[in-house]
Amino acid sequence: MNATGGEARHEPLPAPPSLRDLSERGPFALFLDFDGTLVELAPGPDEIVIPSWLVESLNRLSARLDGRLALISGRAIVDLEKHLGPLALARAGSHGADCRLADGTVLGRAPTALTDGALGELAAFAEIEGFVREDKPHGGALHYRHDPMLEDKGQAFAKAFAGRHGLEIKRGKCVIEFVASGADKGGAVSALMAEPPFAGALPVFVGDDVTDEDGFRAAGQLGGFGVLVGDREGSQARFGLDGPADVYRWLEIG
Ligand SMILES: O=P(O)(O)OC[C@H]1O[C@H](O[C@H]2O[C@H](CO)[C@@H](O)[C@H](O)[C@H]2O)[C@H](O)[C@@H](O)[C@@H]1O
Repeated sequence: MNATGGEARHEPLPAPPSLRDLSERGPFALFLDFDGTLVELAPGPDEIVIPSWLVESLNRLSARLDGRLALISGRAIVDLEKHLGPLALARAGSHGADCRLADGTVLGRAPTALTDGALGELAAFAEIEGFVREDKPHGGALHYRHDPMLEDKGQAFAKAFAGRHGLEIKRGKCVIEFVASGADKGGAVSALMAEPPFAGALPVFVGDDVTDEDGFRAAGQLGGFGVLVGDREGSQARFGLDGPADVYRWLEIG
């Protein structure tokens, strides 16, 4: 609330420079979040609708950038590939825990899975309390888009559960996730930017969710910037786009 009792408002972020303007300044690299950025949010993780042209367009855009395009998702890479088919793009899944170059070379340490004990506890809590559980090879998620009132209960559980199992909590849109501590999307940007063909380029991170703020920060620290999709007060992004359709227009795909 502001001083007059109304909702606090903030100025919308300006649109990012066009790809053409960016390329005139020198080589740039694109780091693209998936859900809410490249595809519209859907009621559940497997209900997303992928435009038929998306993968081919991303491949062409990557070629135009000499390979300097990466998908950076909270989803596991295997889940991205379930929806998109085998990927020939640089990619990071599981919130940065699993980072790979376009040819599949793994960067950093191999990601760890939740223990059977942790998975069992998560499954039992989800079933009893009515969360939709998403099992991931390197984590787990509790979804409550169908019942936003579950958020407080989920948060209380998450704190204790993450503490017991030494996990990190990742907050997202109607989701609470757990991954091994130390991974975030900023780390994935830094790891990729240390490697060819990304090294020396200006990094641009495009994303819609709280976990994308780590990507915005890393891009900024490396001389680039973030582009927020949608709206969030206090974002570290320098520019903004409205939603996936606006992202497609800006990327000149579709
Ligand atoms: O980093 P992202 O690529 O944006 O992935 C973040 C999470 O996205 C998925 O959940 C979100 O999208 C679902 C489908 O639209 C939606 O139902 C859910 O409410 C959103 O939180 C995915 O299921 C998670 O694993 C990702 O971490």
